[in-house]
Parts: sequence; structure tokens; C-alpha cells
Amino acid sequence: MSKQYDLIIRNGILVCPEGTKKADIAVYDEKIAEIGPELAGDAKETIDAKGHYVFPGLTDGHVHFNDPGRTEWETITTGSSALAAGGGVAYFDMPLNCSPCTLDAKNLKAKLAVAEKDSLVDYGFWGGLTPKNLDNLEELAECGVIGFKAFSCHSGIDEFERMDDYTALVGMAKLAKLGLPLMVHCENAEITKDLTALALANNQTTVRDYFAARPPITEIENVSRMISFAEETGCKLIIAHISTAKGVELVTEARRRGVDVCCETIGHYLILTDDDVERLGTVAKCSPPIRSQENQTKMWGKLFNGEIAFVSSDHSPCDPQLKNGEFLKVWGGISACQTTLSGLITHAHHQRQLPLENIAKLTSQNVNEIFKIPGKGKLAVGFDADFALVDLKDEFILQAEDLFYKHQVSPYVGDRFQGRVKQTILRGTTVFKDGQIVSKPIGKHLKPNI
Ligand SMILES: NC(=O)N[C@H]1NC(=O)NC1=O
Ligand SMILES: [Zn+2]
Ligand SMILES: [Zn+2]
Repeated sequence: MSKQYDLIIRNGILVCPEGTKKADIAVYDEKIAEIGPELAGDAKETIDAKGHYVFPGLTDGHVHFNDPGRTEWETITTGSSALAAGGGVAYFDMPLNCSPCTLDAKNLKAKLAVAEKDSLVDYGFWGGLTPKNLDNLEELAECGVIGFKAFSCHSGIDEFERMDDYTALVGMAKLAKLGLPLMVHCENAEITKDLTALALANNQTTVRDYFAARPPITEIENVSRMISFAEETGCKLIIAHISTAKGVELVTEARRRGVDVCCETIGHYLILTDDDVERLGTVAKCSPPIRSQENQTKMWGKLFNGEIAFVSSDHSPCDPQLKNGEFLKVWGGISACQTTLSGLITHAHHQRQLPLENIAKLTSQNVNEIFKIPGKGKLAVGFDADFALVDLKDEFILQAEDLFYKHQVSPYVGDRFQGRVKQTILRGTTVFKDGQIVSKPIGKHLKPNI
């Protein structure tokens, strides 16, 4: 008797860990049941993926969906829809800019309730680490957070206080015991604060003044400081959205001597330069700021060498009115969770020949492995049937109307992409197809296997 599957995707080119290959993929009970050429068997649903590449579906390790509490900026509904439209099947939501911030079990449970109801794709949560919640780390761990996030400098949200050195040392020692990683936004607090105050006092508020107030050394200094604490405590450390090649170098050196540290970067540090930010204006303001062309070239080298563990979106939207005003004063944060995969296919694969399997690792497999999410992140038998079907040749100019964000803004509107996501499948169910969200919210809570 022939096998009966839920779904067979035929004739696609699969982006597997070992490389691309033409094969069929069969799904049973939300998981990949078989991979092979011209699979026998029947299925309730068959997709002809001829001419399409099948990626494992992104897990975005770093988003701010602001739900609950700041839903005028973004919601779990809009954010998770945008992610799905960009080939995403899962995300890890940050402990800020929702309100209240995720600093204890009660507030985490409030967020969980929203996600259970509204999330189109799977989700994990970051807990926050601030001077105020050192006693709440265990209860957050018990609720299944995938890790903790802290800021070395002012976070932009007053109630999410920066991590002073005492909190870093004590907090990392606690997290080492819990077996959960700490991700740090690394910018030196004193230098950024004083340079910003000086610029404001002198009425220097342009884009270039902003760059000058957050120079590369603020990141570089703080990366090495955090590495020292990680080395001392044994805590697993992840440098958030690294923007400088020198910072990556420090991470690589520390790893070589056995420190458990790695780094994440964001599409915009690879795709945009300081000159682009000057041209685009506040829509492209983020912190740390987007750096020079020279730095970017070195960052690509680091990405190609495997020195960067994963690429996320740091999707950090706001009410667009908060972007109106002098550059130095407006909200820092870029809306980006819909464009990571198409952006990397365009800039890393087509322009720079990074193999597609490396893109799959940077956006999916590595993230799930680092955070110990079982059964997710690659095209292999037994793994979740998560797929992004991509037409690698399809060229398009990104239009604001294409965006599923609550506010249809992006620094990439008007830019040319090559590689369009046609369909996104989460655990065997199509959630996005041909420009439309086609599923109810079916996301599940992802917890680390620690
Ligand atoms: N609070 C917040 O989202 N901050 C983010 N925005 C940004 O540009 N960098 C960040 O860390
Ligand atoms: Zn940050
Ligand atoms: Zn962030």
C-alpha cells in the first residue's frame, strides 16, 4: 500500500544543510517524513514547486512586536504576518518595547496570552535583565524564555533600565547556572550619553552628528567588557546586532580561547551604509548606527568566514510620527522583519555568491541550534515541516503596500530585490501565499531544551 502523507512538495530545489538538491519532500503530522527524488505515495495536498527553492523558513532571533502595551507601534498580528510574508516561521520577541516590559513571570504570561491568540507563526520570548529584576530570572526561566536581553546603554524605554556592571556580573553568574544565554546591546553608556548631551547642547542634531555621538569605539569597548564578564562567569554571551568588524574580531578571538560568545548581525548593517542613512533619513535610524562602506566590506568578510552566528531583523518599529524631527532626537529603530530573506538572497547570494545553504544556516539552523529549540531549523527528516518557497529569479521593487507592518514604512521601499517569497509553510500548513496571509493564527510557543 502506498504511503499517505499530509503534504508532498514536488520538484523543488531544497536548500539543505549540505547544499542544494532537487528532491521531493513529504510531510506527515507537521513534520518532514521523507526527502528524496520522485517520492512515491499520495498526499492530501500536493504542491508543485518547479522552479522554486525551498528554504527551511526563517527563525528571526530578534524582533520587537510591542504587544501588549504599545500596539500602536506594531502588534503580534501585524508583526507575525510580515514575518510570514518574508518567509518566516518563528521569532523570538524582545522584552521591550512592549509594556509592561518582560521582567517577571506575570508580564511574560500576559504576552504569552496574546501570542497564543494572535501569532501566525511560532514564537519564543526573551526575558529582560535589568538592575531591578535580578531576583526574577529563575521564574522567567521556568516560563520557558529562550534567553535574556540587556542593554549596556540607555534602552530608549525608561522602564527598561540599563545593565550596570554589577548587574552584568551577578546576572551572568545566575544565567550561567540556569544554562540560558544573555544577549547584550553593546554600546558604552557613558560615552554615548555624554556625546549625545554635548551634541544637543550645541544644537548638533543632524545625521552626521548622531554618528559622531555613537562612534565605533562605543561598541568595541563594550563588546570586550561583556566578554570579560562572560569569561569570568561562564555565561553564554550573544552580542546583539554587531555593527563593527572590529567587534566581530574580538568575539572571534574570545571564542578561540574558549569563551562561550557569539554574535548576531542585522541585514541593515550588511546592506546599508552611513551614506545611505544620510540619503534615507530617520527611517534608517538605529542604534548602534549603520557604519561606513569600509566597515561594511569587512563585515561581509566576517559573514563569509563564519564569524557571525546568525542574521536577524531587529525589527523595531514605532509610530511614524516619532520619526518626524531632528535626526538625533527621533526614535531609533528600523522596520525590517519582512525583508531579511529577500535582502540576503539579493545582496549575499546574487551579488556576492554566498551559497544558499549558508543563508539558510544564518537565518534558521544556527538560530535554532544556539537557542536549543528542538526539531526546528533545517530540511531534514523528523524536523518541523517549515518551508519558505522562493522564486530566486523574481525581481521586484519593494512597495510600501507590500508591507504587512502596522505602519508601511521601511528603508528598503523603492529598492530592487531579486528573490521573492511565494509561499510560507509552518508545520505543514500554508500561512502565506502569493502576497496574502491565508491562515488563522496557529503559532506555538517554542521553549529551549535545557
Ligand atoms: N528599544 C529598542 O527597540 N531599541 C532598538 N532600536 C535600535 O535601533 N536599536 C535597538 O536596540
Ligand atoms: Zn539593541
Ligand atoms: Zn532590538
